[in-house]
Amino acid sequence: MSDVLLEVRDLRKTFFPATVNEVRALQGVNFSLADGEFAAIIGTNGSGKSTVLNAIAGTFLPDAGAIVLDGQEISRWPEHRRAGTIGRVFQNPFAGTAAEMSIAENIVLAMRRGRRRGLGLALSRSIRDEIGERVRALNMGLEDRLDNPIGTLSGGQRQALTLLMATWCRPRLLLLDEHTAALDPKSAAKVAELTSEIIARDKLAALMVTHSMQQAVTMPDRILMMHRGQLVEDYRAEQKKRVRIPDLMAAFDRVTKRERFDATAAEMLLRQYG
Ligand SMILES: Nc1ncnc2c1ncn2[C@@H]1O[C@H](COP(=O)(O)OP(=O)(O)OP(=O)(O)O)[C@@H](O)[C@H]1O
Repeated sequence: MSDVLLEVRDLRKTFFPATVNEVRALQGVNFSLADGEFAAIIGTNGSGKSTVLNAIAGTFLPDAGAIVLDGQEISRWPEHRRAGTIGRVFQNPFAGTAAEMSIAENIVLAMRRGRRRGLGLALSRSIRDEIGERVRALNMGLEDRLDNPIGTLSGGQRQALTLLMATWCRPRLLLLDEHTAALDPKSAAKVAELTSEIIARDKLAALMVTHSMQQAVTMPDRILMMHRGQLVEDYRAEQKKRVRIPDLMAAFDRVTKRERFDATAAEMLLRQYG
C-alpha cells in the first residue's frame, strides 16, 4: 500500500469571499492516500469534510491548491470527466438513482459511466445475469425485484444499490459522504458491512466522511480529523489500530480547547496592544 494514489496539496476554498457571509471552508488541506487505502474523515460540524470530498469530485473548483489522482493533476477537470474514475455515495439514499427506473435499468446506467459516449450497453441476457448475481451478493433479496422501480425500495435497500452502482466499474477512488447517516440503525449497519466488504474485495482506495466514531474506529485503515478547514490529526498504521472512541473524543476536546485558548490569547493581546 505504498503507491500514492491521491495527493491533496494546500487545498483552499472560500465561499462568498469578501462578503459578510464569507466562509473559509478549506484553509490549506494536505494529505495523500495510498492505492487501496481506506480513510475516514471525521471532525466538528462545518469543519470542511464534505467540502474536501466535493473538491476532489469536482463539484466546484478550489481557489488554490492541487489535487493529483494517479499522477494526473485533476483540480481543473470538470466533474463529469472525473466521474469515470471516482465513485460517490451521498447521505441521501434518493440521490444517485432514478426513482422511476427499475433496479436493472439504474445499474445499466452505472455500467455506462466512464464509457465513451455512443458506446451503448443493451440489457442483454448475459448482462442481466451478471446484474442478478451481483445484486444477489448484497444478500437483501433484491435479485427477484430487478424490474421493480427503484423508488419502491426502502432507504437501506436503495443505499446498498447505490453503493453497488458506485463501485460497479471498480473506481480508482470511492468517496462516501455520511452514506449511512440517514438510515435506521439496522440498515446503517448492513450498508456499513457491505461497504467494508466491497472495499476489501476490490482493494479500493476510499475516503469516508462519518460522524460515527464507531465506524471511524472499526472500518478504515486510517482516520483523518478536521477542524476549521484544516487537518488536525492523522491516525494511521499502529496508532490507528490502537485508537479508541474516548481517544478521538479527547482529541476533539483538545482542538476545541486549543481554539478557545488561542481566542483568549488573541483577546488579551488585543487588549494589551490593540
Ligand atoms: N456550496 C456551498 N456554498 C456556501 N457555503 C458552503 C458550501 N458548501 C459548504 N459550505 C460551508 O463551508 C463550511 C464547511 O462545510 P462542510 O459541509 O464541508 O462541513 P462538514 O465538515 O462536512 O460539516 P457537517 O459535519 O456539518 O456535515 C460550512 O460553513 C458550510 O456552510
